[in-house]
Amino acid sequence: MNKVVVGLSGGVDSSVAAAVLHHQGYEVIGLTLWLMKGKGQCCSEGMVDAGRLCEELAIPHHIVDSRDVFKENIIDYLVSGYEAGVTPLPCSQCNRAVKFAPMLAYAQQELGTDKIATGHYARINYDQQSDRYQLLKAVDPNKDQSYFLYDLTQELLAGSVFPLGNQTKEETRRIAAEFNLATAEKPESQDLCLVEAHGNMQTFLDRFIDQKEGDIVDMAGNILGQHTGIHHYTIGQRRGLGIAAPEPLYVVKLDAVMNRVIVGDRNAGGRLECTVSRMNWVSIAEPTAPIRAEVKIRYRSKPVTAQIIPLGNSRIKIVFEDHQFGVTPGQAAVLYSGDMVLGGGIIEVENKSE
Ligand SMILES: Nc1ncnc2c1ncn2[C@@H]1O[C@H](COP(=O)(O)OP(=O)(O)OP(=O)(O)O)[C@@H](O)[C@H]1O
Repeated sequence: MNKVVVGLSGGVDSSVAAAVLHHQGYEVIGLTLWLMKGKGQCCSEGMVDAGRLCEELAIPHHIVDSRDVFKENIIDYLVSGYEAGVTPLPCSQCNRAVKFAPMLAYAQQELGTDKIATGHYARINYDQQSDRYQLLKAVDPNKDQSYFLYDLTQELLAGSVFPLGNQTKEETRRIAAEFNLATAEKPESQDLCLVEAHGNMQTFLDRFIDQKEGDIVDMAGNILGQHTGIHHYTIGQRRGLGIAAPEPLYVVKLDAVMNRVIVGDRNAGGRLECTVSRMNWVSIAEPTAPIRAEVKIRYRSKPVTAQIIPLGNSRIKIVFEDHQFGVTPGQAAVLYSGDMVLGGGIIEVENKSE
């Protein structure tokens, strides 16, 4: 019988992924990574719900204490990023370094299989012509999570299965009810797991970063107000600046060196280009000449057409067709061609010389 290790967070998606594979006749083993303290999934609550599911399905359940890996790869990464004035995206990094790579290694070394499955909404296709695994969007556009998976390697794609990639969330809930799973009615997670576990990002970061107040200035350097610490702000933010101005003001830049938040009107934040580093070409070989692609600069942003210029050293320059707002250093820029994720990387802090 084919053996598969299913990553269980205690949520409805991974529960259904496990139940469906079990129903199809796979030998399913549940694996929960214990990631942090706090309430919610990836914490004790999630472990208990995942354990209950394994009891319902009568399958083994393994728990691996991954709190140190999570701290090194995610918490430290977030804290140092926010301190430096960028807004890091932890999820893609978490998927590669904390979840998929360690889960596949555990499956291979401890459980004698080289297949893992998760409840992610995305698809994987093996393309014979290029001899590569391709990462594709899920069929449900509202749930598609391919944006967070761009950093997976060929080896990780080869070892992974996404049983939910071809169905909608509604279908997942229907299947959960059909299988009578205790997690069927569990509410959708609304936010980053860290934020769900700790209330909000500010209170979470305040535990690690000293509050260093400073000036909020306009583009000409005039002081307009005071900020409570640059890690409380993100590019494109309009609310919560505490400045009365005739025009709405947006955060345009975070200057960690001068400890300043720079604000401007909507147009001041527009960018025609940006550079991206740590590129991972997930589905295709690294291009040697410029290509066109659709680019998402945030999970919920609409893809926009752009020219992609390879710069070498896992860096690219993205030249947008129109001004983009909310281009945020630290967030991921993910490149698509239709349904296929070509690759992605981290938006760099703006450098005027490029
Ligand atoms: N702590 C964990 N241990 C093992 N696998 C996990 C863990 N957290 C998440 N996963 C896997 O990654 C998938 C996507 O996780 P994500 O945090 O995006 O949750 P989700 O989309 O709300 O899914 P779910 O409803 O299963 O929680 C999960 O479906 C699960 O397979």
